[in-house]
This record gives sequence, structure tokens and C-alpha cells, in this order.
Amino acid sequence: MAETTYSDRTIPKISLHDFDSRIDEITAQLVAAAEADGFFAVINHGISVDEIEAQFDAAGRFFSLPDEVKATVPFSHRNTGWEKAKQIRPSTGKADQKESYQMQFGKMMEGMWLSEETLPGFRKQSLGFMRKAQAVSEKMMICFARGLGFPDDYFVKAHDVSNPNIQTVLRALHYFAVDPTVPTPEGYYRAGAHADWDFLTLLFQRPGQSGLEICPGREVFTAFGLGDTWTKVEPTAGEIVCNIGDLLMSWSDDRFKSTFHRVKTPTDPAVDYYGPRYSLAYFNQPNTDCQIQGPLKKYPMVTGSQFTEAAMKRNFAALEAKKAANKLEEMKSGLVQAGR
Ligand SMILES: O=C(O)CCC(=O)C(=O)O
Ligand SMILES: [Fe+2]
Repeated sequence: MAETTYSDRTIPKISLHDFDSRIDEITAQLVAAAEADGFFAVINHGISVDEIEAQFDAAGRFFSLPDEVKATVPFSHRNTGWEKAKQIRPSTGKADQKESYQMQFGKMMEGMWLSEETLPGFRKQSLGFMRKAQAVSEKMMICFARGLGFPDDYFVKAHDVSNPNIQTVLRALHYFAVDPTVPTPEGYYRAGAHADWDFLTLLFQRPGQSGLEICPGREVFTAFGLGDTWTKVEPTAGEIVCNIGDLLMSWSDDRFKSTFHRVKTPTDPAVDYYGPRYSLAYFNQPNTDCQIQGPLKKYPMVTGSQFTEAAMKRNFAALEAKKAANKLEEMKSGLVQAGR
């Protein structure tokens, strides 16, 4: 696999304690982090380590069910449900080697919860955790609204989880353990490089289960430009790693950066983590009917559903281009072998 260049930059750590009295200081820190790397960690956010672990336990119980059971709540265009080794990234053209289960608050989740008999307490636990992640998100939304000159409640209203049209998602992820005694196969990816297309992502990780890497370098949200140096983001107990998504990049007229990131494929037993990795990603997505446009009106006004639709189309087009490029590569190397 291609060599990776690393840089030792660190992401800012921002404490949300005494939020109301420190809001100006926190706003300044969040805005600076959003403008620089688009990634930062928040601490003292109000969700305890035990509460995070309780959700990891619930996710673990879900993933340890037989595939036939999980397949009764399959992933669909509603952006909810379970998939296994199905998500193909435009950066790789290959499926991520993981399984994930996506949950939402609203109507997209109808029929997508497993029954109480199958997974007792799971639904209540997960919705409770999602509300906690929402509360942390809303604090940051107020700060980003202030930073951009919008009214304080502007982004909170656009992400109102009591609205049945809400698209916000909690995604539980499980990356499979990899055998460190044999070379990792070419084309094996845990999570290929990508930028998120939501407003703001909150990522919960488990200490020891490393692999997340970030790669700043995008100037406009309409481009898929990757930088060339990666930075490892090690999991720390209780920290939430946050990243700006394409929606907030666009909504800020490209002032805040939506940064490429990936979960590294383990290739070197001396430094890489080969065990299973579990993570929880909370994607703040807007209500389908909210109106999106930055203060400088750099991009045309779109609704929440139009933005999501356009993001999926762009992703699909980039994916088709990557698949065609991969095919060409395979044909070329086939010709070279045949000519030998
Ligand atoms: O599992 C992780 O750490 C990253 C997940 C991620 O980036 C995503 O699902 O968008
Ligand atoms: Fe992501």
C-alpha cells in the first residue's frame, strides 16, 4: 500500500465547562479550530465516561447478534439500519471492512428498531444517549451561529430533533479485527478517506482502539481535494472528537473546513492497532425543510433535503469515476502481466 506521510500536529482540546459564563471564550476557540483544521476535541461536555461506555455496551450487544437478525433491519436510502462491508468510498472504490447500524429520532426509524425481546433496553438506551449528544451539539451550534453572525438559535432550530423531518443520525460502527501474522490484503480498508456531509460530527472512541487519522487540505466544499499529510487522533477516555461536515463548510461560505479523515488499515504490527474497533458517530443533519445559505451567499440557497440529495449525487459521481479509474488500473496491470 502507498506510503503515508505523517505530521505531528495536534488537534485543539476545548473545555465546555461553565458554558453559559464562558460562551465568548468557547466560541472563539471553536471558531479558530473550525477555521484551521476542522477537527477538535471537546471535554467537560456533560456526558460521563460511564454514559459513553453504556452506549458502547449496547452497541456491542447489537453487533454480537447473528447477521440474519441484524439483516431484518437493513440499511436503506432512509439513512437508517444495518450494513456490513457495503459502504464504498469514492477515495478507494472499495467497500469498508466494517459493519454499522444507523439510528434516527424521527420517522425514518419506523420499523428499524429490533424488538425488545431481541435486544432488551437497546432503543431506550440509544435514544437517551442521542439526546445527550444532541445537547452537546446544541451548545456548539450556538457558538458557530455567533461566529458567523447568525442569531443564537439559528442552527439549533434547523436541527430540531422533535421535528419528524429530522435527519440526525447516531451511527454505531464495528471494524473487524485483522490478522497481524499475515500481510493485510491489498485493497483492504477499514474506513477509506472521506469528508462527512453533515453539519457537525461528534465521534466517541474507545481508548486503545486507535486508527482515526485526519488530513486537512480542502479549500471549497464542492471539491474532493485531499491534503498530503495525515495526523493520528488517539482515542482518550471521555473526549469527544468533533469535525465540521460539508454542510457547515458550505453554510459558512467555506470559512469552516470539512476535513478528510479515515480509519487506517493496519499494515505494520509494530505500530498499528489490529484488534476490533468500535466507535459511535453522531451526525447532526438538518431538518429536510430548513433553508441553507451562508452569510456571504457564496452558494445558492438550498433546503435540507436538497443539500442531502446533492451530497449523495456528488458522492455517487465521484464513486463512479473512482471505479472506472480502478478498472483501468486493473486492465493495465492485466496487460502488463499478459505481456510478460
Ligand atoms: O469510526 C471512526 O472512527 C470514523 C467513522 C467515520 O468517519 C464515519 O463514519 O463517517
Ligand atoms: Fe467520517
